[in-house]
Amino acid sequence: MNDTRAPEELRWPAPQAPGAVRGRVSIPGSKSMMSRVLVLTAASHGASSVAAPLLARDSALMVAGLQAMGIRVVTTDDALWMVHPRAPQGPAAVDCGLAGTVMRFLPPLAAVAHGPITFDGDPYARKRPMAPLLRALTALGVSVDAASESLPFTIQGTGRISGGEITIDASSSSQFLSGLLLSAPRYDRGIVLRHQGPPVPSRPHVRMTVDMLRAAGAAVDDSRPNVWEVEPGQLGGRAWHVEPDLSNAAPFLAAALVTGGEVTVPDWPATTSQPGDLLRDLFTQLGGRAVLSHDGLTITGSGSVRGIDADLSEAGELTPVVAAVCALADSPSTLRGIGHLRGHETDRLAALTAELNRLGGDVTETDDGLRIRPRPLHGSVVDTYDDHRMAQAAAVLGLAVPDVVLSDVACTSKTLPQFPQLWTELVGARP
Ligand SMILES: O=C(O)C1=C[C@@H](OP(=O)(O)O)[C@@H](O)[C@H](O)C1
Ligand SMILES: C=C(OP(=O)(O)O)C(=O)O
Repeated sequence: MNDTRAPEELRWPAPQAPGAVRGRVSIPGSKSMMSRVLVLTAASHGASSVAAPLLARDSALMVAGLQAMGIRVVTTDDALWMVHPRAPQGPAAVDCGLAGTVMRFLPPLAAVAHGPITFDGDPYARKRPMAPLLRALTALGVSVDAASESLPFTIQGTGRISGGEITIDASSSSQFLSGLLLSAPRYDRGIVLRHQGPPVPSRPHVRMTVDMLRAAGAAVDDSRPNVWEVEPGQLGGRAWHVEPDLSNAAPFLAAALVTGGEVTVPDWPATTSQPGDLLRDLFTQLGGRAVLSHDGLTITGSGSVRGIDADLSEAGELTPVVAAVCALADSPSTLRGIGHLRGHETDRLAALTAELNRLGGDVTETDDGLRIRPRPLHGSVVDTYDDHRMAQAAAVLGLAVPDVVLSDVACTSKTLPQFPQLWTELVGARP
């Protein structure tokens, strides 16, 4: 992001918990649902409404990208957005920021536009994996101009693509699958999308894509392992309601865990495809108690945290906060199945290792994850790498470790601009 303030001005001292953290925090809308809603409504044939929309950098970038392609998105009412679809059109320029969903979900839609659509993003966005998607679009007959197989690139759409059968390796990001599936109803023959390679991470996110496509009226067959089939057809407009972002609930619930307190997140859905729902199980394994009721999800900490051995491949985005909790546990932890985090907002395995060790921790990177051996930690400036979840992880550490200062907290605006305010309100200031 383009913040011109000096590094010292961006710093944010993380509040230390004055005692057990207790309270309720309402979490705004899910980034993942929001991104899908916007792409599906843009690809529909009638107007749609979006209740409880996420107001954050990633959703603003998605809206701006769609608007650049000629789709009308009315955002004047913060509680209810309207999307009026139109056939996407170039020429247009799309700024992806650092948003994986924008850079992976919009090019497959741009493929059915008339005219060139250029994609670029933040400097680090150019390092995030794109090759499987760009190769897939090329194999589907789309003209893609790219100097390397990453941002920036231009899709030269001719107004339609035939679609059909395609095989990709989605082991570096599930978003390649989701992106192609979301726009596939617009392809003349739909899509038969096969994954071949090491396991696809973030499977709940692919299920979310399938569930939401079906909710929008698409015919999707996901009955064969690693094959997804979407029939061509018109999606109707409809009323959407965005669930709270359960992954963004992680630091708040973790506050209960690491301070022996109790935190409730209201409106936790009874059933959901969000991977953040796995927090109930993870935080129980870590020594907390999880109760899901009509009141929401309540996590109660016992005062001590147990280390875990966990495969986080289904919910890699929870890793930074879970790693922070593990660093405060009373026994070692191993987090596995998350090699693909090297392609997230930053190389999260390297970043977590460097920052936890900077605080005095003992963390090593493995091929596919982290080994965390808790040690007494001390304060320091923690680099947040423009990564909202690194900032959340550092805030959790700051509850228990004096003098933790985030290099920047504004990066939380990617998915939760209210983070600093909600955090301070929940945990209270240092006494
Ligand atoms: O489809 C989505 O909304 C997402 C999928 C996941 O991506 P990866 O499969 O690249 O981990 C996840 O980490 C990201 O935060 C959101
Ligand atoms: C990996 C993440 O984001 P993105 O959608 O940019 O991939 C994330 O939010 O943890």
